[in-house]
Parts: sequence; C-alpha cells; structure tokens
Amino acid sequence: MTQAIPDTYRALRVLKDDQGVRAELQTLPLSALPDGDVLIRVTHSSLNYKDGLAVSGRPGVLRTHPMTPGIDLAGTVLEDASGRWQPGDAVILTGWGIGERQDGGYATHARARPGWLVAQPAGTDAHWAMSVGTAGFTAMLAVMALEEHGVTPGSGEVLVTGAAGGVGSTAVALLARAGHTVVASTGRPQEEDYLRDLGAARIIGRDELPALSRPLEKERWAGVVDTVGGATLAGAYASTRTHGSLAVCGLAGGHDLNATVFPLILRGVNLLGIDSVTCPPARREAAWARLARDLPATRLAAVTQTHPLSDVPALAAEILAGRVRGRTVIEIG
Ligand SMILES: C=CC(=O)SCCNC(=O)CCNC(=O)[C@H](O)C(C)(C)COP(=O)(O)OP(=O)(O)OC[C@H]1O[C@@H](n2cnc3c(N)ncnc32)[C@H](O)[C@@H]1OP(=O)(O)O
Repeated sequence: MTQAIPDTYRALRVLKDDQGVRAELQTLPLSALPDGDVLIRVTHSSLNYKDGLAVSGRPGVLRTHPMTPGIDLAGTVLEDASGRWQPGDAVILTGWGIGERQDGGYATHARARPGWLVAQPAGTDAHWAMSVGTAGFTAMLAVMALEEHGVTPGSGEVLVTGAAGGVGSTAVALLARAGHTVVASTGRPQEEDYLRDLGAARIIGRDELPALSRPLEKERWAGVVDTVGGATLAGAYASTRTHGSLAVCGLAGGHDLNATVFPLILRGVNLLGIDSVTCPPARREAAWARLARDLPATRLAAVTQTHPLSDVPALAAEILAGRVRGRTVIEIG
C-alpha cells in the first residue's frame, strides 16, 4: 500500500552554538531534507561507534551542523524521481557519508541518491537489516576480502580484534559460520561466554596480543579482522603467517601503524583495506545476499538489543565507554 508523504518529519539533530554541541529531537518541514531523488520512510537505524562520537559532539564525524546523525538506515521508498525504485520497495542504506556529510538515519524520513540503496534481501526485514547494519556489512566485506586472498577454513587460526563490539561480533559469527577457527581478542573478558556462543574457538585478552617489538614475530594468524588499529594491528601484522591476510577496518585503538615492509616482502602477507562507506554497488549487493544467507535473524537475536530513538543520546555515551555489546537497533517511531 502506498504511504502518504507528510509535510513534516521528526529527527534527532546535533546542533552547535555558543553553548556547545547538543543533540535534540526536532520536528522539521520535509523541505529541510537534503537533495536526493529517493524519499524514504525510515523505520530502523542502528548505533555504531561513529554514531556515538557524532551524537556526543566529539569531533571528526559530523562535517557540518546542524546534522541528523545515523550512519545507516532501513525503510520503505515513498517516491523516487529517477524511477529506479518503486513506492513500497524495502531498502537499506549504509555509508556514502550519511550521518557524516549528509543527514542520516536518526529521523522518520530521509532522502538519498538511487544508486546508494540496496534492496532488502528476500525473506528479511528492516529490523534484521539494522541488526546487521554498517558494522555487520563491514565485517562481511572483511571476511570476503580474506577469502578472496586465500584464507580458507583449515588454513589456521583467524584473529578478530575488538571482538565483542559490533563489527567484531559479526565477524566472529561470520567466520565461525564459514568454518574458520576463530580467536577472539577482547578488552572485555567477561564476554567469554557470549563470544563462544558466537563461535569463537578461543578468547584472548586484549593485552595478550603482543605489541610489535620486532619487524617479524612468530607466525600465528592465517587471517586477521582488525577493528582496533594502532599497536594491536602492528603486532597482528608482524605475527601473520606466510601468505596470510589482514582485513583492516577500524581504528578503535588508534590510527597509527608503526610497522615495516618485512611481512609484505618476506612472508607475502596481504594488508587489505576495508572501506564500507564507498563500497561499490555490486559488491554491496553480494555482501548483503551473503549476510541474508549466513546471518539470519535467529542467529543475530543474541547479539542484538533494540531501543527507541529517544534512547540514542544515552546509548551514545555507553558505546564510547565500551559498555555496548554486539549490535543495537534503533526503532524510529
Ligand atoms: C561500524 C563500523 C563502521 O563505522 S565502518 C565505517 C567506515 N570505517 C570507518 O569509519 C573506520 C572508523 N570506524 C571505526 O573505527 C569503528 O568505530 C570500528 C570499526 C572500530 C568499530 O565500530 P563498532 O560499532 O563495532 O564499535 P564498538 O564500540 O561496538 O566496538 C569497538 C571494539 O574495539 C574495542 N576498543 C575500543 N577502544 C580500544 C582500544 N583503545 N584498544 C583496543 N580495543 C579498543 C572495544 O572495546 C570493542 O571491542 P572489545 O571486544 O569490547 O574490546
């Protein structure tokens, strides 16, 4: 059934003035939405670490103010001036700068370019899409990159850093589902049972990973999904086995990479960059199809909590404090 197009919409806006940065719920005219041929009725978004930074007013994510944060969304098309999408189509949008450069998912309505959207895979719904969200999509791209570079089940242990977080949890589940032996590194040892339930074979504390001391460390990992960066990545890179691969997708622990070329030229190690924001459309569709196959809603239920939009400011502080486990779906009223 075609839904009516309203005159106004509700959004969580991050404002900046001489009193500082703050987030508040506002009602705005629909004309306040940014340009974009497709108008979407947003039903779900999610909470990622970057959203935590944006909503809390930390620098580096929002490029301008005021802005609606939310780096991903799922919902239904209301109209598309380009004709590519039909009213009623269920769509997913992650990346492309939403919630950073352009208004994002923490609103009842959004506008986007037709080419940014992915159709919701058959048999899934918007809640599932956002329980995967940017974090799960990024994890899927990382796992695909490892596989394309020769990391196969049986090749050896695959390390996931930041394993209890959103990207890490989904990476553990996807790798275990594909038959890999997963070693989960976490700063939250109390999450051992949770990580084992996701399929981790072994859990190690964040401080058990050797920081880089020599250009080449003992060979340990057939593959690595790294969300931490910094010294953790440098140590994992120096400990990756000959012809092993690292998929690098985050900087939770720092953006430096203090390393040498030796793992590249003496062990043929592949250092692979993952950027889910600008991922091309065909690869997006392939990743979402695989997510629908390998991470059904039943599998994600244990990883996911659901909250209303009004909870986002409090949740933002929680995710920055490292107290949010797995994935958080935001229901847009
Ligand atoms: C959500 C994914 C994206 O945003 S991808 C978009 C494009 N990529 C980027 O923008 C790169 C920058 N983004 C990031 O770095 C992300 O924030 C992320 C990929 C690192 C993680 O996002 P996520 O939503 O999964 O964050 P969580 O808060 O759920 O989990 C973070 C994980 O890292 C641990 N951690 C935090 N600080 C440190 C530290 N100083 N050293 C080591 N580890 C750290 C944190 O505790 C979580 O893991 P845990 O198992 O609890 O240790």
